[in-house]
Amino acid sequence: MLEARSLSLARQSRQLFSHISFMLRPGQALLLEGRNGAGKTSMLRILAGLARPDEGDVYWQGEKISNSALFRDDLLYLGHQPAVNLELTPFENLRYLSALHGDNPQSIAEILAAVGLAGYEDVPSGNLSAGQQRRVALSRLWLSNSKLWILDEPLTALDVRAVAGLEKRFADHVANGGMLIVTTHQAAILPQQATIQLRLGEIQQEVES
Ligand SMILES: Nc1ncnc2c1ncn2[C@@H]1O[C@H](COP(=O)(O)OP(=O)(O)OP(=O)(O)O)[C@@H](O)[C@H]1O
Repeated sequence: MLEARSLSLARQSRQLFSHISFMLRPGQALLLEGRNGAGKTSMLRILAGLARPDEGDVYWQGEKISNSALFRDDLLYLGHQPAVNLELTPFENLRYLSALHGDNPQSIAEILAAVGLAGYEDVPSGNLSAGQQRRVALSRLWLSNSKLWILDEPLTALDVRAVAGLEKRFADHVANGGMLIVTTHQAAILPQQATIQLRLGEIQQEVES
């Protein structure tokens, strides 16, 4: 279980969020919503242990994530920019990631086909379109057995077909007891019954100095 306890963060004299608490259990998804600049990426980075809040803490299986070796193994974080080595082909990118993630029942060719990159396996990733590069990055979701996925705007640049593939992947992950935290403006792709919503930025005040 992931638990956020009383998270607060100010940036550039603005209180982005104050005393946000929630629990995310196995088989649940969290949809993080809010307008541009509301603090969604900042919140995701805190939940992933990449940044510290001004107040509060995040716990994984009852332990602070900063102290939890388990958390690093259980987490898959995909940030705003697709983390793809542009000098490597999709096949080479996946071979590298596959070595990091360990055993996988699916072959690299199968995963590339699943994300719609059949026929592009050997093209340098720098020569792929933005949506194709995003597909390479998202193929980690097929490689990984991580329990918790934290994804920042994963649908950027994806076409309808790729979005449908991701929707199915999300549903399978959650149905298998995985957890998912995602920012997206397309809420409909999350499994509705299993999704809780958190909206940031409704009230933002100037921080008193
Ligand atoms: N490292 C930083 N230093 C200073 N200000 C920052 C930093 N990171 C974010 N901010 C500010 O915090 C606010 C929230 O940024 P954040 O990226 O979390 O918003 P967001 O909700 O993800 O926005 P978007 O929908 O546009 O991606 C913005 O005003 C941004 O300028």
